[in-house]
Amino acid sequence: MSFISLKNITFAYPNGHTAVENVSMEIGKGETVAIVGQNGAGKTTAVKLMNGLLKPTKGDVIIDDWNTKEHTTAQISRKVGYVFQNPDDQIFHSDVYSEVEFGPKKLGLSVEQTKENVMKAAKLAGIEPYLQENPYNLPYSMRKFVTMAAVVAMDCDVIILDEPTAGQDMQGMQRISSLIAALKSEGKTVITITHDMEFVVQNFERVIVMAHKNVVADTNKRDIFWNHAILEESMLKQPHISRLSHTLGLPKQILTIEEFVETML
Ligand SMILES: Nc1ncnc2c1ncn2[C@@H]1O[C@H](COP(=O)(O)OP(=O)(O)OP(=O)(O)O)[C@@H](O)[C@H]1O
Repeated sequence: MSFISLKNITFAYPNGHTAVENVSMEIGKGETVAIVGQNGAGKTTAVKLMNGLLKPTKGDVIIDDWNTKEHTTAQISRKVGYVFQNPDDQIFHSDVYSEVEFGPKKLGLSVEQTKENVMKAAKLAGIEPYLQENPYNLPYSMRKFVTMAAVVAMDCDVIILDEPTAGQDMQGMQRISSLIAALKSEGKTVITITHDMEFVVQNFERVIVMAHKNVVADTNKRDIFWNHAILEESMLKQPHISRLSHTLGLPKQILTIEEFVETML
């Protein structure tokens, strides 16, 4: 059963620009989904429709059994949390603890529960040492973890990460993977928008490809990354190891280094 349902959604920004047109998608509880596609394909617009930051011009967005048109963004954010692409669009407190505490406090959680959520989220995001810091004293890559912790602390059913790996080094990438694994193990739905195909292969099963304001493919990662027609249409590249396997003419649809090594042995 789906938890998030976009039914024939069209959305036009106030300047009249239509960003998504007749888009439908269903995402179930506990799924991990990557949304990929070229710049301007409509990915961020689609996820902002999921947490009520935007309301559809046409069609309906149903979250659990709520139509987003009938609820405020604050109400919907109890169910769907969105981590902005740019942390500086999200952060507005002068210390990290207050930033992470804001969401659960706003939800009306008790003082004890709020503290518990903040500490758990801070640990998962690896920002415990910085709780008293001004977020703007931290590098961009760490500010992204502050914003992830702020959303995780709200304990929503769905967490949307918009370009989480941008600006991250290897250690940051590993931390994001661990965070996703932890959320997954708690039964949360995790949705990401990303341009990083290696990150998709490592952390997600289902891939939704967007192009020309719509969904052009929605299936498992192997079927996406070995469908050259879809990749070409959406101007996406195969993961590096798949590209190498393709160039070498290997018979298997390889996605990982482990699979590559196994095939070559
Ligand atoms: N506030 C806005 N007002 C007008 N047009 C906008 C606004 N925000 C986005 N758009 C336009 O809507 C289209 C879809 O944008 P969106 O951000 O959803 O795409 P995206 O696939 O997430 O791209 P990216 O990968 O660059 O984030 C683009 O053409 C974009 O320029």
